[in-house]
Amino acid sequence: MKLSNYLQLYFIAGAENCHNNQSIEQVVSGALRGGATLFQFREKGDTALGDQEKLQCAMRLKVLCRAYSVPLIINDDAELMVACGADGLHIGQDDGDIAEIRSLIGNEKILGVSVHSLNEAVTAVKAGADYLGIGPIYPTSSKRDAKSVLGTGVVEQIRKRFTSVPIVGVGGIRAENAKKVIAAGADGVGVISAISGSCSPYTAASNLWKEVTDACAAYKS
Ligand SMILES: Cc1ncc(COP(=O)(O)OP(=O)(O)O)c(N)n1
Ligand SMILES: Cc1ncsc1CCOP(=O)(O)O
Ligand SMILES: [Mg+2]
Repeated sequence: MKLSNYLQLYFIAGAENCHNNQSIEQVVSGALRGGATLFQFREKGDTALGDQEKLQCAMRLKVLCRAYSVPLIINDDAELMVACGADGLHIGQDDGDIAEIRSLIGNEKILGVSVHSLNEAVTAVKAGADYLGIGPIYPTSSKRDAKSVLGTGVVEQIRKRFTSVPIVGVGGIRAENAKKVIAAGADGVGVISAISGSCSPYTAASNLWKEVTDACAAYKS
């Protein structure tokens, strides 16, 4: 499958995003069953696991993802990505030099880069990004240091400049607004709380999956 297809329903989570007495494994398992096409392990915040526990957790999540043929992406931590044998890494503008990180991880691994403007997108693509994460598109409470809300205009701008670079919109996306993000030119949506905050991650992911696949059928050739 093409990377742009894997971006359709991109679930992002760590232990801090799990509620209702559900473990990260239960939440991810529900999301995968409901149709998540890519998973990013983003272990952050005051309750973040230590290095050893984080590695063990990543290995368990990798087994889950493999069972659904869904690639596993690790947020920020190239060492963890290598140690757990994940499929790729996601980095932001403050996570290091993109070209250096690309050469460190090699061309076999997927490299995603967060961007907030056309300029950042041009730099990221030149430096070797495989896909771009654009956001926050809408207000979010899942990222404390999120930049200001972009709306879908930046997605349109970047899509116009790069007709085939895989793009995912992220931040405040739910079943109700996912279609607009795809209509603007994204290949998919990245979500945390719309799935992890639900008492049924399975149902939440299924609803999102339906919206996203309908939108892809309507807006993408
Ligand atoms: C798919 C996707 N897009 C954007 C981000 C945000 O990355 P970053 O700006 O590095 O912030 P943190 O997630 O590290 O807090 C992402 N993780 N995934
Ligand atoms: C990781 C990330 N990057 C930009 S906004 C965001 C958080 C998205 O979380 P939610 O889907 O709960 O708004
Ligand atoms: Mg980061």
